[in-house]
Amino acid sequence: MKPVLELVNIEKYYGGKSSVTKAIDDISFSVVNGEFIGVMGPSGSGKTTLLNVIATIDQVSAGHIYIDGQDITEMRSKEIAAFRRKNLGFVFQDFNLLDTLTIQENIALALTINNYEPSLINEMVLKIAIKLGIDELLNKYPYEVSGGQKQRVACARAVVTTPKLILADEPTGALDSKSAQMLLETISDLNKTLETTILMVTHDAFAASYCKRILFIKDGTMFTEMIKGDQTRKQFFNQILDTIALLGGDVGGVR
Ligand SMILES: Nc1ncnc2c1ncn2[C@@H]1O[C@H](COP(=O)(O)OP(=O)(O)OP(=O)(O)O)[C@@H](O)[C@H]1O
Repeated sequence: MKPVLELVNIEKYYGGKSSVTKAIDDISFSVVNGEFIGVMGPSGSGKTTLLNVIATIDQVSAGHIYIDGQDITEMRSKEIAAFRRKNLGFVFQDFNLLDTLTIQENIALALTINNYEPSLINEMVLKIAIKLGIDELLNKYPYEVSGGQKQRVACARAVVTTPKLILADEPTGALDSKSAQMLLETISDLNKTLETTILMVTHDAFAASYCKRILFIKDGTMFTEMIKGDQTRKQFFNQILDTIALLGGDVGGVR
């Protein structure tokens, strides 16, 4: 199967001649369509850097990143903005919803920017809102809904354009455990029913246990890879905890 995302020998350095930090040191991996992949690692291991270079927010120092076969490391900044809008969806810890727009308008934002027909926008937004159980909230504003509901709105906004790849950065970080579980079930369901490809960075073994595969990074390099396979979520969770212990136990956020 053709990979949706392919990283080839990625390196990323920060700083100048006198002090260089190697945040990513030769990482390669592929993600195929419909995967739900987690990235874990201790603080400072390079997770955010990795997500940022895939998200086209930051540039690699060496190596290539292909999204749906296109090399994003070779694109000009103008091309990148359009590419990002068309192919990537984002779910961040702090939701990034606009307070002056209704929930409907927040979900519709990318469609509006891409000049979709208003009637088609309404139809697409309603469809995904029903799927995520937030259709009753469409006329409310972000400050009128709960944290868990906001995060489901953020998910709806990320998937409404049917992006090739969804990037999630600690999506459960700001949620209580019940809302976190609901969100993870939502994300997992989107992955299964819409075959959305998701890459999620998380500190949390519980969140990671919803993934089908997890990459552990340490000091900017690939430490190990774990595949859920036929294990139950609980078994996978225990396996993740064992790997965290092997890594020195400082991945954190363990429930
Ligand atoms: N803008 C920057 N300038 C210089 N060094 C940086 C910069 N951003 C990150 N680093 C360094 O790169 C390394 C990887 O950082 P990164 O933020 O990717 O780690 P992380 O795994 O996301 O950590 P955390 O879990 O604490 O968020 C660290 O040593 C960090 O100090």
